[in-house]
Amino acid sequence: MAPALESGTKKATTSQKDIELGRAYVTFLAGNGDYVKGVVGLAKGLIKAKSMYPLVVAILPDVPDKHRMILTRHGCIVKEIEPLAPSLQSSDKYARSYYVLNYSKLRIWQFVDYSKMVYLDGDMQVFENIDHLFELPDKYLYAVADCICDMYGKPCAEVLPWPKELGPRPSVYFNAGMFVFQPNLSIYFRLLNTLKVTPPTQFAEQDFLNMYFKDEYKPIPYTYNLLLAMLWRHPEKIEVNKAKAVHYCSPGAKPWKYTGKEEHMDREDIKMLVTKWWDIYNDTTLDHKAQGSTVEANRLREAAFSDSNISALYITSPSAA
Ligand SMILES: O=c1ccn([C@@H]2O[C@H](COP(=O)(O)OP(=O)(O)O)[C@@H](O)[C@H]2O)c(=O)[nH]1
Ligand SMILES: OC[C@H]1O[C@H](O[C@@H]2[C@@H](O)[C@H](O)[C@@H](O)[C@H](O)[C@@H]2O)[C@H](O)[C@@H](O)[C@H]1O
Ligand SMILES: [Mn+2]
Repeated sequence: MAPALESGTKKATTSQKDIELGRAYVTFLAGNGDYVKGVVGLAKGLIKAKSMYPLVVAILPDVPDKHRMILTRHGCIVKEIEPLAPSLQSSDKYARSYYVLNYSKLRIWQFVDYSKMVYLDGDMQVFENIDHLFELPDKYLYAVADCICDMYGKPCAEVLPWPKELGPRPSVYFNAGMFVFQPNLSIYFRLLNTLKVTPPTQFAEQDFLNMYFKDEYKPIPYTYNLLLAMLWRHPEKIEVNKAKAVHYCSPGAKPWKYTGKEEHMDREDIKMLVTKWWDIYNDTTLDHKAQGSTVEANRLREAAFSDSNISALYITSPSAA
């Protein structure tokens, strides 16, 4: 079961320190291609949503200086990480060839100058303030189920196949495009050691994280990581206007290279979400703004943090089906 809410959720007791040093959003950028547009869009979206925490960008060495400058100018904290890939080989193919890159995301567990971080893929956009995620109790990993039917009973045909070489399937399989976690060096080294003896699988680090954190994982509502595929997989279970964060993860959905030609991409709701992404990306009033001042951050924290935000975060785990 998700942790029961303490009676009368604690009011924000965040100290100045937390606002300034202990918390940050983090994303991942590799290569010299156009994912940098995704990260710039995300940085601007967080500013527009009046988040009071900075965006750290974990970059691989192949990200060019020009892109690093752009990110710094948009107020991002750019941190170079070493690539990371499984030691074992596998005849299995990744679902997408570049998924091998995504194991490098695991390096963010070494960012221990932050007490808590919210990871967001570069192809996500935040449309509402989600700073209250940082108030979730420590010691768990919070993320959204990759297919929401996982949450409410018998999984549907679309649920990702679980690689049996990773042991028993977790009761709920989360999408690794967004998660709330706590950097920690002993966990980081255990992740690296476990990866050395774990074969790569179709959904790369997403499968690996689901295996590793299966006892610490707590589901949070789909509104924190609306996977576009849910629009046609489970339309009866989602409301697109309720999404606080949208994940443009379906083939053809990346706003910066959207053509509308791939399957499902000509849907009106997809066109609306892509337009919303571009509206933020093109909004020059959001350009080059470092994160809000501490005073402003304090004011916003009081405004942003409310019991209703936190109590809405808890959803019951699936019945033991
Ligand atoms: O060439 C690439 C591919 C991926 N990524 C990063 O890795 C994340 C995961 O890849 P993607 O979002 O494409 O996977 P999906 O969520 O679509 O399965 C991206 O959001 C980016 O942050 C990147 O920076 N460059
Ligand atoms: O490397 C594995 C990736 O696996 C996940 O994406 C998938 C997953 O969501 C499937 O369910 C969808 O069908 C698919 O489109 C989508 O790409 C994460 O979003 C990404 O960050 C990354 O971990
Ligand atoms: Mn993604």
